[in-house]
Amino acid sequence: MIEFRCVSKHYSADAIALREVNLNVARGELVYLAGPSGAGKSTLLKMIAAMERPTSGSVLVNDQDIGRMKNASLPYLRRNLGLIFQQQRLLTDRSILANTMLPLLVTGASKAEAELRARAALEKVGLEGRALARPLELSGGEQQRVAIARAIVNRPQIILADEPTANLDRASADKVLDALRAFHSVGVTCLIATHDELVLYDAARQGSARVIRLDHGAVVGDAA
Ligand SMILES: Nc1ncnc2c1ncn2[C@@H]1O[C@H](COP(=O)(O)OP(=O)(O)OP(=O)(O)O)[C@@H](O)[C@H]1O
Repeated sequence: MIEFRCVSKHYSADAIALREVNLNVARGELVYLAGPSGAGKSTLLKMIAAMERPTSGSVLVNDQDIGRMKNASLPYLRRNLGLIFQQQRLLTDRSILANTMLPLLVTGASKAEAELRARAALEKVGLEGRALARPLELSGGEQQRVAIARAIVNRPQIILADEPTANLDRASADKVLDALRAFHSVGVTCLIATHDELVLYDAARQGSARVIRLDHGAVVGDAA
């Protein structure tokens, strides 16, 4: 479903984020991307969403070479993706229901349908009771679960999450990860970049996920 063929990304001569990465992720896999700060985790995720393009090599999503896709085609690609990135902040002057409805309204759903589906998405992340709250009335972990609801409301095939548990306490982090794992359990392909060694330790112990380790832009470990 996702394939990297000898992908390198050079932001500049001395900012090399990925070095000849080869990777295959099958439909329905749960993959954690691990590695120190600057290892290239965010860059790898951004390439799957064509937010960055490879300097060399190819990135294929559903057999389409997205590095060479025209900008006009990107919205169609992204419709299949649920993105949970730090940059995509919630709108603080709107309710969490409105925030969750937004991706549906911009893709042409009626208001009634958007509300129905947004409420269902909020229920899946355990926030149905907070639909009318504003983001800043929620804890960091709850806000992150709103971000997940907003990312999945379009029923994406693939979820890309960049450090979804950053700055959360253990209990909140576990709830966020449980929400993500619930989507994996219904067949959604999930890639999660994380520094959280406890998450990686748990994944390894339960044998429930694949952990790909990056260092200085290269894959240095890949274990199911
Ligand atoms: N837009 C950019 N312009 C220039 N260099 C960049 C850019 N984005 C990332 N880099 C560099 O590319 C390398 C990989 O960065 P990336 O953010 O992908 O790593 P990361 O593993 O996600 O790190 P972190 O865990 O700190 O988020 C780093 O050396 C970084 O400084």
